Amino acid sequence: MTVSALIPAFNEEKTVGNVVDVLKHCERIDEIIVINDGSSDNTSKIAKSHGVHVIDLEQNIGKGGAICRGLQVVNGDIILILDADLIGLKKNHVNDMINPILFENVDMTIGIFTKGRTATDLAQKFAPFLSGQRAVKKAVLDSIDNLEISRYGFEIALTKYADKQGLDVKEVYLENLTHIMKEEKMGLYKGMKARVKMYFEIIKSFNNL
Ligand SMILES: O=c1ccn([C@@H]2O[C@H](COP(=O)(O)OP(=O)(O)O)[C@@H](O)[C@H]2O)c(=O)[nH]1
Ligand SMILES: O=C(O)[C@@H](COP(=O)(O)O)O[C@H]1O[C@H](CO)[C@@H](O)[C@H](O)[C@H]1O
Repeated sequence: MTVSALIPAFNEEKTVGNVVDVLKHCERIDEIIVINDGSSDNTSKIAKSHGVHVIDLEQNIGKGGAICRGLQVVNGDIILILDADLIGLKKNHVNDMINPILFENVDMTIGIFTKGRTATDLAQKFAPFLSGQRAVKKAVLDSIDNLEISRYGFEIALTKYADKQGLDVKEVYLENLTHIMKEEKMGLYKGMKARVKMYFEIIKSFNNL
């Protein structure tokens, strides 16, 4: 089975290069695609300078839509989805996420931050189903409707589908890994506004299933 990594990225110029570099050194990753979701910063330029395939979307369509654009061109049987704003990503995190699918026939893994930063660890301890770090069989993604309009509801759609279908899902702990929170990226006011919007998208996705 081959593995493709998809990295949706909206204004992530500070971190996308490092995420891509770690993936480039992972033997089991066959393909890396960054989907630049209408960024206004140098996300695309930086990802390209790190030598990976970049899909440039002219307009921002949201995380779920960006991932679906990547899925249209992807070659792998297993899709690893990682956020572009991860801090502390290591090869072992990547292997820990994909090995259960490669060797234990698990359908999906969910990566949970632990022993990283208290704020981001806690968020994932209480809501692991929101985590954006996933490895999943491509066939599973192909079976879910409306992912392209899910925006931040992508993970909920995936988790609910897996639940309904009784798929084999494994949570994997990712030590010393964290991400940049919205309030840190955008400032307190804009970050909180973006967070509220995200929660609405999550609730919408939850209700649609
Ligand atoms: O419209 C969007 C919003 C987010 N993202 C990407 O989706 C991932 C998760 O988003 P974010 O970091 O905002 O989520 P948070 O972890 O803050 O909830 C990141 O790689 C973003 O760049 C995207 O591609 N399009
Ligand atoms: O963990 C969470 O509560 C949210 C918000 O994270 P932050 O408060 O910005 O660290 O982040 C996740 O949720 C989104 C929706 O499921 C995902 O798209 C993100 O990738 C994920 O980090």
